[in-house]
Parts: sequence; C-alpha cells; structure tokens
Amino acid sequence: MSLLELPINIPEILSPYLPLKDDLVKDKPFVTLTYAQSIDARIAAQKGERTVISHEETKTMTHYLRYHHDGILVGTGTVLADDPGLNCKWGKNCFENSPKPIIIDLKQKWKFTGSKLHQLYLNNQGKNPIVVVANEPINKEEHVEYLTIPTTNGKFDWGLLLNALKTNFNLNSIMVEGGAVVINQLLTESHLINSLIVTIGSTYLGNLGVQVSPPRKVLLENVNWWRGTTDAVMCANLKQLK
Ligand SMILES: NC(=O)C1=CN([C@@H]2O[C@H](COP(=O)(O)OP(=O)(O)OC[C@H]3O[C@@H](n4cnc5c(N)ncnc54)[C@H](O)[C@@H]3O)[C@@H](O)[C@H]2O)C=CC1
Ligand SMILES: Nc1nc(O)c(N)c(N[C@@H]2O[C@H](COP(=O)(O)O)[C@@H](O)[C@H]2O)n1
Repeated sequence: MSLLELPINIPEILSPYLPLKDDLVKDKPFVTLTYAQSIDARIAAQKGERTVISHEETKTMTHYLRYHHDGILVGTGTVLADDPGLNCKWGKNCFENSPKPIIIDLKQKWKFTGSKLHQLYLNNQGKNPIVVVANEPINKEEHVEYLTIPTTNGKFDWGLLLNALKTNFNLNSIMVEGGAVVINQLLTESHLINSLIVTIGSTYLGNLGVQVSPPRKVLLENVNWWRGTTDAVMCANLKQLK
C-alpha cells in the first residue's frame, strides 16, 4: 500500500532531532528512540500483538525517519510479534535508502528465512539484517550478518553494542523502534540517546497492553510538539544525568 503525503511542516519540526554529518566523527552512532503509543503509554494491545496506533500521516513520518537513518533496531519480541518490513517507502530511491535492520536476538529465536524482511530483501526492497547474538550460531542463515556480543547474566552493554555497530558496520545513525523491553532500557541510558520522537495516537489500549514506562524518572528537554489529524508527535532530548 502506498503512503500518504508527508505533512508539509514535519521536516521543519523534525530537523533539530535528526542526525547531522558531524556525527560521523563521533565514536558511537547518533541514536533516535522512536515509537507510537496510546494515551495510556501502550505500544501494543497485548503481548505479541501487532497493533495499529498511528494515523497514516504519522506512519509516513516513520518512513521519513527511516530514510534519515543508516540502521533500524528492534528486539526479538517485535520481530516475532509483528514480522515487520523495517524498510523505507518514502523519498527518492527509497528502497536503496532503507536502513539496515538490526535485530537483538541473543538466543536466536527468530528466523530470517520466510520472514517479511527476507521477502523484501529478495525483491531488492530492503536490506539484509544484522542479528545480534550471545554466541556464534552453529547454523548460520544465508544473507544474515551476525554480531556476537558479550553478555553477563543474559544482559549486554548497550554502549558496547552501539560502538560495534558503528565500527564494524559503518552505521552512523540508528533509529530504535522497539519494543517495550528495548525502549524501557534505553530511556535510562540517556548518554547514548540523541533524540526521542514519540507518536501519541488518540486511543487507549488498556492495562493488558505492552507498556513503555522506564524503571525510573527520565527528564526531557528541548521539547517540541506537532499536531496532526488524530495524533500528536513529541520530539525531545533526554536530559543528561549530572
Ligand atoms: N507501537 C510501536 O511503535 C511499536 C510496537 N511494538 C510492539 O511491542 C511488542 C514487543 O515488545 P516487547 O515484547 O517488549 O519486545 P522487544 O522487541 O523489546 O524484545 C524484547 C526481547 O529482546 C531481547 N532483548 C532486548 N534487549 C535485551 C537486552 N538488553 N539483553 C538481552 N536481551 C534483550 C530479549 O529477548 C527480550 O525478551 C510487540 O507487540 C510489538 O507489536 C514494537 C515496536 C514498536
Ligand atoms: N509508527 C508506528 N505506528 C504504529 O501504529 C505501529 N504499530 C508501529 N510499529 C512499528 O513499525 C513496525 C512495522 O513496520 P513495517 O510497517 O512492517 O515496516 C513494527 O514492528 C514496529 O516497530 N510504528
């Protein structure tokens, strides 16, 4: 399905929150946290359920953001629930400008073969993924690039991962789309996050929904809002802890 036109004032609102050429010289990628939530801070109606929250015009904004980033990162929960495309359908040479999918799948639960990502890659409409794993896989899937990350008690260091994505794969900007486990962790790593762009849909999803709520208070600064037909978009920076 084709996208709606990008609302005319979106580029101007988003511009201070997008990666710049200067970021090329830093030792970590520019990282944008971005997702769509209901008024009650749910990103899905229940665990494992793909849920439409955004209006079509803010969906176009998501593809505009994809156009401006080198990589797009999601957790296993998201790929298993949504079977997402993660490609870019907005802009000139959009498929070539699609971000590189990065899947956090430490225990290798997800299969590229047969997925929507696979189909898009075979049709030259999206890139092949990097799968982040805890151990070198015994059976490697064709066209998948693996990044093995050291873990302690099943956890890894986000700074180390981002640095490896920049150094090993030349990804200078990464948008993180979800899901809740990934977002809740990264909201508390303010030193790693450059921008936060949240779409708020005019709906409640209820208390069975998958919630974005970090384990502690997170302060925002340089806040700006865009208002659309049914959604609002909040752009901000995370206040750095002293
Ligand atoms: N509305 C929106 O914008 C979005 C909604 N979603 C929704 O979110 C739901 C999925 O969210 P979640 O279940 O929270 O899954 P998730 O996508 O955050 O993945 C969580 C899993 O990723 C792995 N993982 C992530 N960080 C890790 C770490 N630091 N160490 C070890 N393993 C780690 C673990 O296996 C963990 O269980 C789906 O229903 C999906 O539809 C997902 C993305 C965006
Ligand atoms: N912007 C936005 N609005 C919603 O309502 C959503 N549910 C999501 N979900 C994210 O988009 C991914 C699906 O991408 P494709 O359209 O398949 O390329 C999904 O996995 C979530 O990351 N986003």
